[in-house]
Amino acid sequence: MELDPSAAAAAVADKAMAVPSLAKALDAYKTAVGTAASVTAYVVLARGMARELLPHDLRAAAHWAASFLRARLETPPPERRTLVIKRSVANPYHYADADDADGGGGRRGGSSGDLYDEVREYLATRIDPHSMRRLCIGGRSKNSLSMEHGDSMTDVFEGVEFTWTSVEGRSHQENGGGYGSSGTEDSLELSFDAEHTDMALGSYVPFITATVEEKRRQDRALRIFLNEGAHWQGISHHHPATFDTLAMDPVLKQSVITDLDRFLKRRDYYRRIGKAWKRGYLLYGPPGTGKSSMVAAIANYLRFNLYDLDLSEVYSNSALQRLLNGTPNKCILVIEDIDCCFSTASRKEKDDSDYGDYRSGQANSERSVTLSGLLNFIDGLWSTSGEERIIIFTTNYKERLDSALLRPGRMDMHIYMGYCCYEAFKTLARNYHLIDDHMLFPEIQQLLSDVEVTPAEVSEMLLRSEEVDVALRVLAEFLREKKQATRERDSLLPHEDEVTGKEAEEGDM
Ligand SMILES: Nc1ncnc2c1ncn2[C@@H]1O[C@H](COP(=O)(O)OP(=O)(O)OP(=O)(O)O)[C@@H](O)[C@H]1O
Repeated sequence: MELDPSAAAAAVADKAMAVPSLAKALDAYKTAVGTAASVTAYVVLARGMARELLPHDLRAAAHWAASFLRARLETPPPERRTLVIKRSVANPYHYADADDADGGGGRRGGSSGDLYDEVREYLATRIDPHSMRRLCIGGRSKNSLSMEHGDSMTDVFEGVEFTWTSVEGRSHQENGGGYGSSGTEDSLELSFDAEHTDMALGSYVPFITATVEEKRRQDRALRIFLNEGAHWQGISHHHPATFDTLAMDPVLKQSVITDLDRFLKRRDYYRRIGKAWKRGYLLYGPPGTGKSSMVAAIANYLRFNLYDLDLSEVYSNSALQRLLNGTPNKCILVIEDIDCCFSTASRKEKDDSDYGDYRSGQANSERSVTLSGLLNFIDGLWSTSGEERIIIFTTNYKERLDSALLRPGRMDMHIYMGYCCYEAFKTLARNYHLIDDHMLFPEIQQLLSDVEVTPAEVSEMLLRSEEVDVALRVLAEFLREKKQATRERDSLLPHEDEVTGKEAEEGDM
């Protein structure tokens, strides 16, 4: 092996340089250790001298001055406030029932239950199970989570931290410790920086109650109340109609939804302009076009109970007044077939008659409930004594309605529920057969533009078979026959020119 002389020389030179740099580092280390030792020695010496030389009072003053300076320089922890929300001892195991909240017949709206229950319910939706050491499960709703006594959790509202602590109260026995009800004064404590006191009381706590009220409303089973004499009788309301299942012109449907949304948000607006917070809808159109389905869809959308007023059961204005006073806030008052309500004839008789001398505003001589009485109650007493109410009138014959009812401003929105258009048919096809397209759709679209058929009729055809091909064929055949029948009927009618000619002849005579 041959050695490279230049490489060997470089290695020797490197070694020679490395030795002095190691020595230098050792020197620097020694110096540093020496300095540190000297500083420590000086500090010890100085403290010893100070203790020896300075009098005790002077040392105490120096110590106080140092602490004062430190306290001044450090920012103090913010002042805290605590709000204690106690469980009501009178009914310690009461959890507000969903049906309590303005659901009962005749009770005014508003939330029930105490604040403790509402906060617990709210916190159950905010609790992060992963961040809690221990958790409770159960209570009003089987799956609801809550804190163990002694535990805390933090909720952030508008960027501010609010800390909740569950505190176990002392045991409490009523009726002298006998068999009376017992409970504990458990509480939930809300702590926050004192500067946020106004926000806690003015915004955060009201936000919690509003959130819980809204959730209870959404969870609540709806009820429909029917009048018996001057009282309401409620039963469960399970009508499946929603705006999704409602077959109608999509633009009109959206405008109804938008109107409802706007109405719900306008509490302050109605207060400012001094108008009652109520909204009136008139639904009109031929039978089977979905007026009742629309009422149910509105109730399901708003989660408002329905009060279906049958005026044929109301025999006096005072009974009417009692019934209207018995409706709570957040409800829908429905009067179906309003055109029939103030007629002496029954609906059947009226439909069969030529309607000659019918006066919809005319009071039945045997009954004292009048249209004007009803409108006065709704406009006056009913609207000023409650909030967030909807009134819906339905009719198959808008043209027969009293002008007092059609006057601008009386009913806020007139909604025409018409014959089945193609868009409405597509909604029904989706509802019943989960389809958005089919080879028969173009023909059905054409037929629907030629004939007048109600959504109820189309629904019936679509339900004839569970097989989509069969159902659509049945519908197409039904529409073809209807078109043919319409054509034949039209051909039997006298032509417009013939009518005009005949009138002219009669005029000449
Ligand atoms: N627009 C629609 N959307 C969805 N289904 C409808 C519609 N119209 C009618 N139907 C179906 O037909 C049935 C009867 O309709 P609904 O009672 O809502 O009509 P209506 O206009 O109130 O009739 P009436 O004037 O005779 O009371 C409903 O249960 C529903 O199955």
